Amino acid sequence: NAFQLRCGRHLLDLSFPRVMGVLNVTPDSFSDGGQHVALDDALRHAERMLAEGAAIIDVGGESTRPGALPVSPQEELDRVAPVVEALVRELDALVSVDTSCPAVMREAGELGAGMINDVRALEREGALLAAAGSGLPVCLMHRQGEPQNMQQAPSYQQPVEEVVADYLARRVAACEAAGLRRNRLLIDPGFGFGKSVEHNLRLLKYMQSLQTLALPLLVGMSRKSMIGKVLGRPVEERLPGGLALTAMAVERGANILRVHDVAATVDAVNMTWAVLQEGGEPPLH
Ligand SMILES: Nc1nc2[nH]c(S[C@@H](C(=O)O)c3ccccc3)nc2c(=O)[nH]1
Repeated sequence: NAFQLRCGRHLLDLSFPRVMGVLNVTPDSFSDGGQHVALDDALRHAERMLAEGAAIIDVGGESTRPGALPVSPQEELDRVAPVVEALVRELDALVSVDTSCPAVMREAGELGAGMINDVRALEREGALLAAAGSGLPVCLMHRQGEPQNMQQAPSYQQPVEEVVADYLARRVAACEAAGLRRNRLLIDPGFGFGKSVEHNLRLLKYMQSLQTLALPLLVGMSRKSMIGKVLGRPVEERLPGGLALTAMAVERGANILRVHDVAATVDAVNMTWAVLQEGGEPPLH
């Protein structure tokens, strides 16, 4: 698929898989005096991920923790804005902002971010219009329930891949109706969000079914509990399992892999791509 995404001043060529590096901005580190140390650490971490081959830096993600209490828009802005500005100014990075908050989405474009990554698929009041107004591409992710309850008893009638595809198709239609064109949309099955381990495994096994939507596919399985529960590994020992999932996701059409371990993932993507292309120059370096 020859997807090309206009991400602010960056053009993202998706003719081969890209790696998105996860940069967690812990809330407390930017409000108290520790601002500069933590910001400097974040910059260095992002710089390393870019050097290792990440095409995108995803900022946020903390506010999506299951059981997480909602943060105020101002608090989320205070946490995210300094990092996005610094990443753009210092590293000219393609920054994806992980947010469900309309105010943050509006600001994201102004801060120089290149993409909005919404784990709530723009369902929040005002999010659709804010995202449309930002001019940025938006990743729509499937999630069942809210963080406070999504892992209690996830249940799906039809096979989960049909539920996910139907939901994402409806969200895409809602975006188009609001003037957010398809060429600015990405979809994501939302591994781990309101899904049992079996749901997650089945979703990856049949993930190629999402290609019927003909949209760039972003997947995030890095260090997630689906690896922990199958292999019995703690979060810091989930890289081998994650690389196996990366290879399978690339084989099933994933365009963007959202991961914590960029260098290792770049090798897994390049190796998988070499097989699928029957050789040729590895695309990522
Ligand atoms: N598009 C997209 N955005 C994402 N943000 C996240 S946060 C997640 C994590 O484990 O990173 C997480 C879950 C629970 C607590 C902390 C962090 N996961 C995805 C994903 O799978 N897709």
